[in-house]
Parts: sequence; structure tokens; C-alpha cells
Amino acid sequence: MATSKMVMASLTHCRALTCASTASASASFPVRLVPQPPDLIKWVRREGGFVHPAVKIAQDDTTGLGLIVSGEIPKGSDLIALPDHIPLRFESDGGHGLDSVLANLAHQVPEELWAMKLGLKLLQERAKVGSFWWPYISNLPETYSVPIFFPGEDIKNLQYAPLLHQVNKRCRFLLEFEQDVRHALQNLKPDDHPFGGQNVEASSLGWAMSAVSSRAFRLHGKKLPYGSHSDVPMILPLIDMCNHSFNPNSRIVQEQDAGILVKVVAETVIKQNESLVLNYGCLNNDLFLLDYGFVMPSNPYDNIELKYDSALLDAASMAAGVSSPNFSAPAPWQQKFLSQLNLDGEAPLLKVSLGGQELVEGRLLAALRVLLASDMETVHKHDLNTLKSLSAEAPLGIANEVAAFRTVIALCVIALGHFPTKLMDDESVLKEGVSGSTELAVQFRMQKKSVIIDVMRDLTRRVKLLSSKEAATVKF
Ligand SMILES: C[S@@+](CC[C@H](N)C(=O)[O-])C[C@H]1O[C@@H](n2cnc3c(N)ncnc32)[C@H](O)[C@@H]1O
Repeated sequence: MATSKMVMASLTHCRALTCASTASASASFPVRLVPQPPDLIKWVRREGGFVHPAVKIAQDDTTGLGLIVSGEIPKGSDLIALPDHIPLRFESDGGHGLDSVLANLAHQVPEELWAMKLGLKLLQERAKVGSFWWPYISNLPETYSVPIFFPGEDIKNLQYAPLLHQVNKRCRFLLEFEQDVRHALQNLKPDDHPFGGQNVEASSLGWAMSAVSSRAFRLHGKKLPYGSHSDVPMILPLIDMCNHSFNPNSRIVQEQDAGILVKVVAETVIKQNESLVLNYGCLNNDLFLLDYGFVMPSNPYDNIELKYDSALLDAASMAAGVSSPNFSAPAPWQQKFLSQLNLDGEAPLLKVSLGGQELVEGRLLAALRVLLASDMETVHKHDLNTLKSLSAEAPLGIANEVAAFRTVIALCVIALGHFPTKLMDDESVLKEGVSGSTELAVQFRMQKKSVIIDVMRDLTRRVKLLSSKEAATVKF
């Protein structure tokens, strides 16, 4: 999507909602909204927040700005504490004028794109001269390296249909929402206009959605009946300067103390010059790229998505040398299992995954085991959870397990074949020195291929182990 048009504000009582092209900024050194923004640490302290004296903002080569410590900090120390009025959240009483315009617009945002709701509030504050949050907003990156801002060629370079689908969905939403916003802003009185009289283009909406998706945290909101809490997405100024690691040295703690809403606490001893890192979540690379604009190398949560397709499974099984697979013509008792696994029936969920923590999604593994079994009695001896579990060793016998694993290995070969480039080609592209978005797209598809190769390696090892066990049993 060409979301890089400049929108120049013609009014002086508002700040321009411009969005620069991603091509103008490298992924690792995002330019901030203003050239020399105010000191965020001083602002947080002035507003009654706490920042540990050793915590500083610093530039990192690969992650943009981050927080580092200038001296060792003991485990358990408070690093940052924010009073209740500093976080930015979408609060609307659904009342009149300005509030009701934003509330109505937010209402049109699908739940999965929740970041756009808070993004509307962020845009409103960005447009407002004298906004309380301006010292924070002026420190935000001018562009984001998320794929909605990739040139079309680099969206194609991702080479992975499920992500392409998500990117297209987001681009389509932004273009349609641009029209909805335009419609809602028509004929508004200046005082009721949430963006100071400015029109809001898809590029600005995309900027705001990406700012939120890459920086907001979900905190507990109001207490619900039965003691649970609603989740409220909030932007936490300064805390959102922490970069991500799956081995974090810091942790967010929600506070009940008077005045303080949220703290960051040292999870380990933090050595001098170490960066403060939080765990953004156990996410796959699709979500890291879509929401945060980066790819985690060797991500243990990365996976690939496949469609459960009986003809494809027959082909994979035959390619794996499994005799007469019958995925396309299951017996009625097998079909019953497929329905229980929600792979058949009225509204089946046909998306299954390989890789990640499960290696083979339990529903797919159970389906393979059951459909490759000929003996109904043996299958019925096991509950569904055992059949779905990879750690339940060969519940339907070694031959059945080997056939199931070989079928998955063949599926992996087919999935790898769908990528137009080989890993070696990808490596050469990266060596050429390409743009930030091409680099991200290529890194993304390389990681997907690595996931597939890792699944194949793991299952091949298991097949060897099972085959040697079977050989040993035969000898006895
Ligand atoms: C919450 S912000 C952290 C502050 C940010 N680095 C900045 O310059 O404002 C999240 C963004 O930081 C970058 N980032 C965080 N962790 C990263 C990591 N492990 N690898 C690469 N980029 C990372 C990504 O651009 C991400 O969207």
C-alpha cells in the first residue's frame, strides 16, 4: 500500500499528522517526530514518576532507541514507576461532541485491530497543540518498519501466504477506515473536530496503529464480576523504550499503591551498560513483524500455518511411502474423530501449524495417527489428549507413528517447495546490501524455512529412534 503521502496541515492551531516514507529512514535508526525532542526521563520525573538514576536512553544498532543502565542494579530494584496520569489510554464516556466522534469511530474498528482504537486517541493528542503527552509523542518514531508500509515488491518478498493475507487485510481496513473517518469528520464544528480540523489519511492511521501495536501493553483494567479483570491496552511512556528479549532482565508490575499505576522492576541483577529488556510475549514472527516491525532470529515460538487438506495429506503420505493412505476417504469412525478435532463437520477449523513449542499441532498429529490406523479398537483405547500429544510415545504402535511422522516430513518438503527461493538465494540477497524492508522480508521467509527444516530434522530423528526400537524388538 502506498501509505507514504505527505499531508500538510493548512491550519496553525493544530500539529500536522504527517507520515514520512519508510524508505527515508533505516529500520535501526528511526527518526523521531521532531529532531530534538524533550528529555523523556526528565518529563517522567517532573510528572511525579520515578526513574532509577542509572537508567539512560541510548541508541542501539539493531533495535533503535533503548534503555541502558550506567551502573549495576540489584535484582528486585524499581527501575521506572509511572503515576496514573502518565499512561495514554482510550477513555471515552461516549458523551458528546469530540468524545462521541472518537467513540463512534473506535466502534467501527474490529476487535483484532484494537491498536487502531488507541491509535485514534494518539492521533488526537498528536494533533493537539499543548497536549499533555506532547513531550512523549514528539519522541515517537516518525515511521515504522511494519509490512503495511512495505513497497509492494517487499510484501511479495515475504513469500508466505498467511502473512500476505494479514498485511492485505490491514491495508484494506486502513483504506476503508480512511473513508469512514473522512465521512465522520465532515461538517463538524471546529470545537468538535478531534484532529484540530485536519483530514486524516490512511498513512496517518497506519502510523498511529503501528505506534500503538509496537508500544502498548495490556494492563488490568476494572475488576469484573467473579474477580477477573478486563484488559486495557495502554501506552506506557518511557517503559515503552524497553526492547524485547525472550530472556528479559526486567518485568512490568501493576501497582495498587496510591498514585503509582505501573512499575518496571529488575528481574535479575542488571550489569553496567546492559540494556533493559522486557518480554513482549511468546509470539511467532508473523506477529513480531506485523505489530512490531522486526523478526526474531531462531524464535522458538515461530511456526508455519498449513491448511488441513485431505488430498494434500494423501499426496504427502504416498510420497512418504505410506501404503494406501485414506485421508480422502476416512471410515465413519475416523470421521467422528476428525469432527471431535474440529477438522470436519459444520464449521471446521482447518488451519493447523507446524513448529513452535508443539512441533506438530496436536489436532494434526491426532488426525494423522487416527487416519493411518486400521484398527478401531486400538484407537479407542486412548483418549483424545493422548492422541494429540507428541510426548505420548507411539500410542498406536511404532509403524503407525513412523507413518504419521513420515507424512509430516513429506508435508514439510511440499511446504518448502512453495517458496520461490532457496535459503542460499536468500543469503545472497542479504549480502547484496538491500533496503530495510527487503532485508526484513527476506529474514522473515528465511526464518519460516528454518522452522520447516527444524521440524523435518526433529521428526527424522524420532523416526530413526523408533525404527531402531522396532528393530531391537524384532530381534528379541
Ligand atoms: C516498545 S518499542 C521499543 C523502543 C524502540 N526501540 C524505539 O526506538 O523507540 C518497540 C520497537 O523497538 C524495536 N525492537 C524492540 N525489540 C527488538 C528486538 N529484539 N529486535 C529488533 N527490534 C526490536 C522494534 O522496532 C519495535 O517495534
